Amino acid sequence: MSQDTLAYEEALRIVLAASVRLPAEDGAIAACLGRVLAADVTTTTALPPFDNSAMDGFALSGDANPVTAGTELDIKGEQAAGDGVVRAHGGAWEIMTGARMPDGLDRVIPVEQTERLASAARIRLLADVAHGQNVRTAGSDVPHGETVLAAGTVLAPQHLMLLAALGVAKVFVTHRPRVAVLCTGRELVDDPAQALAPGQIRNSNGPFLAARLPLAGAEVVHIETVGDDVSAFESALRRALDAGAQVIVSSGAVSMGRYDFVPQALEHIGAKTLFHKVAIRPGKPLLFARLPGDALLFGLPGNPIAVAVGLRFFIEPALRVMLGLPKETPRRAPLAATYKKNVRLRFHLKSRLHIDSQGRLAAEVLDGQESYRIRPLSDANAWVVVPADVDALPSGALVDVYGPGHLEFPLPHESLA
Ligand SMILES: Nc1nc2c(c(=O)[nH]1)N[C@H]1C(S)=C(S)[C@@H](COP(=O)(O)OP(=O)(O)OC[C@H]3O[C@@H](n4cnc5c(N)ncnc54)[C@H](O)[C@@H]3O)O[C@H]1N2
Ligand code: MOO
Repeated sequence: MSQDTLAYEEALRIVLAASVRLPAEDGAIAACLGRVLAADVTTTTALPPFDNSAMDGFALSGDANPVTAGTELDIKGEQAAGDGVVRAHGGAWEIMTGARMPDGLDRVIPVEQTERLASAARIRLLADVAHGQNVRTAGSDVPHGETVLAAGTVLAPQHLMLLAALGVAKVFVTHRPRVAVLCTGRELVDDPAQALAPGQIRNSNGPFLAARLPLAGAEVVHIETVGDDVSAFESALRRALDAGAQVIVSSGAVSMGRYDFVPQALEHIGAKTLFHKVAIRPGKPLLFARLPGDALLFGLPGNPIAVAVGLRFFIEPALRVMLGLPKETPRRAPLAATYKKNVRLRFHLKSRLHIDSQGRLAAEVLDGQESYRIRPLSDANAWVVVPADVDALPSGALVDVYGPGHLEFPLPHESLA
């Protein structure tokens, strides 16, 4: 490894040290899907809020436990979901699922375990019914005063269901990191309707980053494509900062070519480059800098898979710090086949986690690992990481597996074999 090429772990340490946890704000729960809780949520209400029936049937009470089959009772009233407080004095009350239990009654018999007697206002029980049977008691799901969600929870639909049920209108959530995306290269065409001139290609890194960053908890505040000159890039940087970007992600122009101007532009605006080149594949020419004013810049190499790896293994860990999330722990899975590499770099491999015919999980490293090959990324559902100092792994060896994004665990595909 050349002297100026950092080991991944050292580069990541620099990124994490430069990343600062963001403050928190109140958010309306309808707008909080995917946001990270900055404080525990403790309830001031209970769930269910009142004793209610789990069945359509008849509510009753009894000194005997159980009230036995064959007992006959007069029907004294009816209670539907939404009806308020009523007081019952014995007998049976026709009750609907979810209806508040009449005060004084303590059990429910389902309608199909009863028989209407000829008078129609009287029933006979066809089964025993014990104290508390088919009654959902107040607080049995969530007791009053309980902590229901812990700080650090990434709010998913099931959490919003719970918060809605509890009547929580707002939660305290960490700010979303504000990120700008700048794609460089005069070969790039943004408009899919525009025909390509010879030498041109379509911009695929921009749409990828714009789609992946929000899934990683960030807010994309600016996105722009620029040609191959320093001054256009510097102006784009200014527009990104004016839009409030705390993190700028650029793609392209960080390698050895004549038009690889990002390092030069950074020097010109007085940015501090914290590292340039990491012992990884793909994405080795990755650059990390702090701009005047403290925004962070990740200069990702332009090859599409170098962009995906830079986002997944450098930017997402930084976003986790900003969001107040702990360091990610990889999952471990057995390799589906032997793997060999002959370069002492840390490899990030487009992979598929799948379930074999015996139901066992296996990680398959896909063909086509070159950093220009987009198609295998589209087939992948996971990243397998092989450390720099490992040259060969037998089939079945446990490897580190990461989901497509830090908030997503790969869902294994069914067997390919
Ligand atoms: N002499 C050397 N050449 C290269 C080296 C090296 O060490 N010595 N490293 C190679 C590696 S590894 C990578 S990765 C690339 C990185 O190059 P740049 O960051 O300067 O990126 P570009 O040259 O601008 O682009 C590389 C490649 O990616 C395509 N590209 C760029 N932007 C987009 C986009 N938004 N959407 C789709 N494709 C994009 C671009 O057309 C190039 O094909 O350098 C190697 N060379
Ligand atoms: O680092 Mo580059 O992405 O290997 O081609």
